[in-house]
Amino acid sequence: MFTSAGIILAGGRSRRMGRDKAFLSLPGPGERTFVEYLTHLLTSLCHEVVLVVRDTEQMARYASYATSNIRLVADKVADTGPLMGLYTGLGAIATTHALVVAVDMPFVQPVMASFLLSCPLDEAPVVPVVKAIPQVLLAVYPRTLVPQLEALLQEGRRDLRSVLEARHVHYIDETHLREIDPQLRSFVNVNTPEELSRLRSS
Ligand SMILES: Nc1nc2c(ncn2[C@@H]2O[C@H](COP(=O)(O)OP(=O)(O)OP(=O)(O)O)[C@@H](O)[C@H]2O)c(=O)[nH]1
Repeated sequence: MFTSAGIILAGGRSRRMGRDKAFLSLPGPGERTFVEYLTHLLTSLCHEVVLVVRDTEQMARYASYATSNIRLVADKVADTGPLMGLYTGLGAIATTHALVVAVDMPFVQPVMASFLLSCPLDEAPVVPVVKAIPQVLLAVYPRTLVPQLEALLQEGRRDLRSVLEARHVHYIDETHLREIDPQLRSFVNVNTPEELSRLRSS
């Protein structure tokens, strides 16, 4: 199980939310912030965890999360989007693959993370598909993607979906995902104060 790394992408500006989404929390037993929940989850399943922020200023705010098995790294170039976060994260790991999670996904289920990490590891990303949309922010990527990511970044691309364009990908279909997480809560992400209030009252 501990053959892969975990990468948490936390370098966004949270403009729609108005404050850093990593430090939001939802009611529940032992209420934890999103970043606390995800670091805890990934350290229980992964060989190492890399938390990718955008710059040294943000890094200072996350300093307390760095431990012996959680490393904080800053994007090679700040404000260049999630693609730069993936590039930086994959460049920092010692393992061949990483489960990548966005910091604004507070319901990633341990069974879903374990399932994705147990998929056969080769040169192809493992990408769940929900409502016909590839879930690139909760997926497994091989470290061998780094040169392709570099080329995409040089073209000015910022979006993770661009990775899927010229690459063999193992897509996991929704029926299969529902067997693991029937309501697909793992793929919920939170972007706005309205979405957060809805989740808080549900
Ligand atoms: N490391 C890194 N992560 C990023 C970057 N941009 C976005 N992310 C992360 O990627 C995930 C998805 O980001 P978005 O929701 O599209 O953007 P956001 O900046 O978080 O939010 P908005 O400003 O409201 O669009 C989140 O976990 C972000 O923290 C970046 O430049 N670097």
